[in-house]
This record gives sequence, structure tokens and C-alpha cells, in this order.
Amino acid sequence: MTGDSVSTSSLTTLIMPPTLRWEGDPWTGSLILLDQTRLPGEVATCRIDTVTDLVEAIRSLRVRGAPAIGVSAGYGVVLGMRAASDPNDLSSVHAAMTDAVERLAVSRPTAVNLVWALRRVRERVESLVVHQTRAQTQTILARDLIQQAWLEAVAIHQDDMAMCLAIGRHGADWIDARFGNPRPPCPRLEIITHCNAGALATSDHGTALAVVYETHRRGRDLAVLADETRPLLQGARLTAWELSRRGIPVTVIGDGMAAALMSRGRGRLVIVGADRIAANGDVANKIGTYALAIVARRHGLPFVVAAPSSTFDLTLTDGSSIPIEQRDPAELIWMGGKRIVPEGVAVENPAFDVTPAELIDAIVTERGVIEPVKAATVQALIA
Ligand SMILES: CSC[C@@H](O)[C@@H](O)C(=O)COP(=O)(O)O
Repeated sequence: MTGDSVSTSSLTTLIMPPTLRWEGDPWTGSLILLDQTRLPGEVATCRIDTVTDLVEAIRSLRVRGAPAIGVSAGYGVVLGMRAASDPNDLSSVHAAMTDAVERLAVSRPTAVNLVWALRRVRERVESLVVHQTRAQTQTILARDLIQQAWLEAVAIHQDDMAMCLAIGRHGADWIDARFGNPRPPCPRLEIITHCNAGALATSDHGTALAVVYETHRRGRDLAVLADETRPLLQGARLTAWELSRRGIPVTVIGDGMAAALMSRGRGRLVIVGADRIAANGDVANKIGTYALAIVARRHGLPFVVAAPSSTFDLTLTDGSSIPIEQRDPAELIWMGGKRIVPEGVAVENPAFDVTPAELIDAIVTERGVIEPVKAATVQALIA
């Protein structure tokens, strides 16, 4: 893995660089990731050429956010196929694909977009292999197989951008219907969000933040309160960075502050993203989301989730069986290179929690809005 870096201070007027992109052709090109572990201090990219490097990048959150993990994993399969023991042999490339899919699938357990994208690439490659076997003539070369995998990865990438834009439109329609005329003297809409469900978590635009961007584009006066999101500070480091770069007023608050602010009339709406949504509408998202949903209900604020259909896992009847990633306790024990938890004290670090459907007022998808949130309405839009 190699990379380039530049200090952000000289870049404040530049547009955000892409979260991820493919550079070059399918056979020799690379996946270029914006290294999110280095934001906001540095805008640095890393060049990914192997499955091993991509697994490391996903685990260490260089690339993160459910949709962005899925899109990069699609390209990761291409990298794996290219590294086959005999890149000119069909069965060797096929075996390398299976190996890449298996290794990438376990890189992070909660975001279902990862296995969704891997399945799309695998199915496209396998349908060609089956076709080839039936035809009994060698019409498909190993390099064609790699190209087909890459074309599917590109399609996933493009679909993700289109889904985010559609989520933005449906979410902004929902806000217009709920809060009325967006033009002044309409009071400022203060939106609370958690973690980062923005352009950095997707190919572009985001999910929760796509709604913010579209609502802002339509002329509504709005501002965002961004939870800092302990322990890795995606809210403070990433959401605040991307919103300020796009000219949206943003204020960072500590994770425990939302209830107190709401009790004093602050915040009119909560919008968050999702990593996996069960068939009944239970939502797994960054740890702290559940607490935010409870305090939003207590104070009468609508609690909205924004996610593409690729985030739904209809094989799970409810959220109790969503796998929750347990991350290294060191993320909590250390801060800025200093130990903040005494030696010998136990630490737990679940990265996600599950918000029950009953606390969610609406789920905005690229297909429309699920409201009320329950098994029947999820089924009607997503199945
Ligand atoms: C559109 S992103 C939705 C979620 O993936 C996001 O809210 C989130 O929880 C990200 O967690 P992360 O651990 O940073 O990958």
C-alpha cells in the first residue's frame, strides 16, 4: 500500500476528494482510497493493490461506512482475481475470486452492504463460468472474467451514487411535508446526526447527509449538530469536516449532550445512517444511536434512518441476530497517545447497537420512505 498526503490547511477552498476511485484498467489499475484515519488533519490517499491491503484498510477504517465498504469490496474481488496463481487460467482465477470473497466477507461483520456487493460480483463471474462450462468451448478467457468482475464493481459504485441521490430527494420531500414551506421566515431546522453517514461513508453524497445536502440545496435554512461519536470520533473528525467543506453550518457536541440540548428546545429532527436493517425495521448503526433514539422519543423529535436497499437484511426477522462488531479495547483505553483507563480495568468496545423499529419514525430509502416502520411496510418496499 502506498499513498500521497497534503495538509488540509491549504485545501479549505477545494472540493472534497472522492471517498474511493478506481485508477487504470481492470488488469493493472488500483483502488485509491481517501485515508479517513488521517482526516481532518491531512487529506491523504492510499493505493490498494491487494486483498490483504484492502482487508487492512477496512479493519482500520481507512475506508468505512456501510456503502463505501461494500463498493471497495467489489473492487477488492478484482484485485484478488488478478493475483491468481495462474492469471491466464480460468479455474485458477475462479478459485482466487472465491478466496477473495471469503477473506473480504469477514473483514467487518455488521455492515451487510459488504456481503451484498461481494455476492453481486461473485454471481456475475459465476454465471459466466457456468455459461462457459455449458458451451463446452473456450470462448471466455481468464482476463475476460477479471473484466466482468470489474464491470460489476463499477456498476455497484455507480448504483451507490444514484441510490444516495435518490435517498436525498425522498428525505428532503419528507422534510418538506413534515416541516412545511422551506423559505424564510421558516425557522431554522436544526438536525442532529450521529457518526458519519455522509459522502465519506458512501461513493458520494451519503445517506443521512444526502438528505441534509438536498434539503439545503432546496433553500431551507438548516444547521447540523454532530455527535462526536466516541471512541473513533467519526462525527467530530469526519461529519464536521465534510459538512463544513460543503458550506453547511455544523456544531460538534459530545455523545452524551443531545438529551440536555433537546430538553432546552434544541434540535428538531434526528437523521442517522444504518449498517444493517432487519426485516421488521430494527436498525444496527454506530454505537450510541439507540440512546439517541430514546432521547429523541422522550422529547418528541422525529427519529429518521436513511439507508439504501442494500443495507436491508431480510433474512433476519429482527435485530437481535445482527452480528455486532467488537473492536479492540485499545481504542477506548488510549486517547491521543495517552492511557486514559487505569491498568487492569476491563473495557468493552462494541462498535454498533440496535435501535428497535418502534423508536424509528421513518426509514428513507432510494425507493421511497418506509413509514410507519414495521415488517409489513419494510416488506412492501424492499422485498
Ligand atoms: C451511510 S453510512 C451508515 C453507517 O455505516 C454509519 O452510520 C456508521 O455507523 C459507520 O460506522 P463505521 O464504524 O465508521 O464504519
